Amino acid sequence: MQEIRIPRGGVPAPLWQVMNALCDVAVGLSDAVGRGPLAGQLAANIGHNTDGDQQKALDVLADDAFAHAMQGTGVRWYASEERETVNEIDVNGALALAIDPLDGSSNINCNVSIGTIFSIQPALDDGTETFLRDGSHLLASGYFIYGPHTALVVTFGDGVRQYILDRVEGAFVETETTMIPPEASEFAINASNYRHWAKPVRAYIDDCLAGSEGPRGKNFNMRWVASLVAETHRIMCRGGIFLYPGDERKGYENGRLRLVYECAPIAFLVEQAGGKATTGTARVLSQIPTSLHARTPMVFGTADKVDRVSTYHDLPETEVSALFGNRGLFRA
Ligand SMILES: O=P(O)(O)OC[C@H]1O[C@](O)(COP(=O)(O)O)[C@@H](O)[C@@H]1O
Ligand SMILES: [Mg+2]
Ligand SMILES: [Mg+2]
Repeated sequence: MQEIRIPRGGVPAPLWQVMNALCDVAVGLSDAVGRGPLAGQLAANIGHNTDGDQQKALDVLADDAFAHAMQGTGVRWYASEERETVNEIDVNGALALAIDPLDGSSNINCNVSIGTIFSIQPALDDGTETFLRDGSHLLASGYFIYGPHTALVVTFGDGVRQYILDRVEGAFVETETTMIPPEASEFAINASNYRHWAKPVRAYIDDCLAGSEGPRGKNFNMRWVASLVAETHRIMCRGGIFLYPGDERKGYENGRLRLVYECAPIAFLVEQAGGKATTGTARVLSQIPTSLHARTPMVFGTADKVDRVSTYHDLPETEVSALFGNRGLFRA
């Protein structure tokens, strides 16, 4: 019998068991992450997943724990970053779980926040087909962040709820509702890829970097944690924008992030928090994955900032090629 890790109130009844099981595993992961090297070789490289990413011991441990915990929760299909194909957990289950069991694994060994991203939707008879649908089918999505405190941020389609893990009680306690602040001046992008980006992305970032002397007429700050969960949590708390665009590197035509178990869950959450999430030009939740591990460019955060990125994609070639000093259309 599993312990009660999350209050039933506020969680839709058909989802409570799966949410409780997710929280149960998250409590264990939070413990292990908190103990760091004392918990064993969590950051040890143990191979590669089917997407070619380096797998750490904690990636696999988390994946096994979540898959196991789904038994008896109403979940039929389990799709994970760490598994090539969809697994059937319970033929009678009505739900499907997509999960990035451990996000930000490159940060495990340096004590930087990492997390788990998930979404829940109704199960179809075919496992793969279930996940190859647009985001309108999602019943819930969210993330756990294993940071200085462990938090769960989740939507059931009616706004966003936040819970903090009380380590003494071993249970998640609901705190204030989170909405993305409308005003912010931080952007997050892996700037080491600047030379590979398309012109509209370069132009957008050039104008942020130009600060008060550029067309934006104000200064910005930059962040890059290399943990999608940590970037999302910061944006939930204090706004801003995150970009992982496609670029010219081989294999990065659609960026780095995976649509099914990273981008769609975050997009659902961000929209429910009053923000926006696009591919740069189109809504992420309208994208239909072409395969389980398909990638998509991703831009999300404060709504008007995300809208601004898409206007850069509409600018004529002469404007995006121009130095910021000449980019007349955006001068205030
Ligand atoms: O290597 P980069 O370009 O910094 O990419 C970092 C991105 O990759 C990810 O780590 C991918 O997630 P995984 O750790 O689950 O593979 C994101 O969390 C993060 O936003
Ligand atoms: Mg990830
Ligand atoms: Mg991962």
